Amino acid sequence: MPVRETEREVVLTHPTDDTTNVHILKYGATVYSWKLKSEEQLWLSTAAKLDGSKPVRGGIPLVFPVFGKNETDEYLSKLPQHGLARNSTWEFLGQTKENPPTAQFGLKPEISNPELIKLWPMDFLLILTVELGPDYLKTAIEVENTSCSKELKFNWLFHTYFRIEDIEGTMVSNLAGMKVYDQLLKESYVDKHPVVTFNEETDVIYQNVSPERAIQIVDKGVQIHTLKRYNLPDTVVLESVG
Ligand SMILES: O=P(O)(O)OC[C@H]1O[C@@H](O)[C@H](O)[C@@H](O)[C@@H]1O
Repeated sequence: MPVRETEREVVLTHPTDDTTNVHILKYGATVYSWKLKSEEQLWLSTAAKLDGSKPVRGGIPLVFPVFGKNETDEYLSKLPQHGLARNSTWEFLGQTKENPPTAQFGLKPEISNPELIKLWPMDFLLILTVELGPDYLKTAIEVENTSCSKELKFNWLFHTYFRIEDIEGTMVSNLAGMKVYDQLLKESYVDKHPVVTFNEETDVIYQNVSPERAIQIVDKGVQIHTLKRYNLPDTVVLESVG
């Protein structure tokens, strides 16, 4: 069965290989596990909670309508870090394709976290699509402003945490020469390094990375992921442990 729904989650399994699957928690529509031939690809903190008591630490948290904390906008500034999508229970809209198995989830104000939507009273519709390929995972978001009169200001981010056993031998390539904002140093510079390595705590945003640049994650000389993006110009590189 390629798509299985339980009260808590939706599981997509690839029809040609049942060791390739993805688990999506309805809370936050958070992809918290993606296995390729039984190998887990995503990091999940040992302290992660999957019971809806707090946003999942790990997997692919969905960041909307604000990335980090907003200090200036009248409404966005009232929301907690990374907004309200990851703290709301999404509706499972169903399976849209058999192969590759594809499922959709929706979020609108009526079902959003009641405490948080009070702080950001906007009209919107989010449709998340998750497609499980035999050797890839594709996630896509549609954001619709359902108000006839109000502007909708928002950030969107797939805050993906990849699983890496030993970060010391890991590099991220194809970001050389890009403008970067360092969230820890609170400063901008052009990254002159040929590759990104992880010798110290890292939390940076590469700005306006063209969609033609496929970003690669190389682990001990082996290319383990190629990231392709469409209409998502900024790329966050951060290291997380624990
Ligand atoms: O701890 P949170 O709210 O899940 O956020 C995870 C990380 O998100 C990043 O985008 C922030 O720059 C980090 O500072 C933060 O640690």
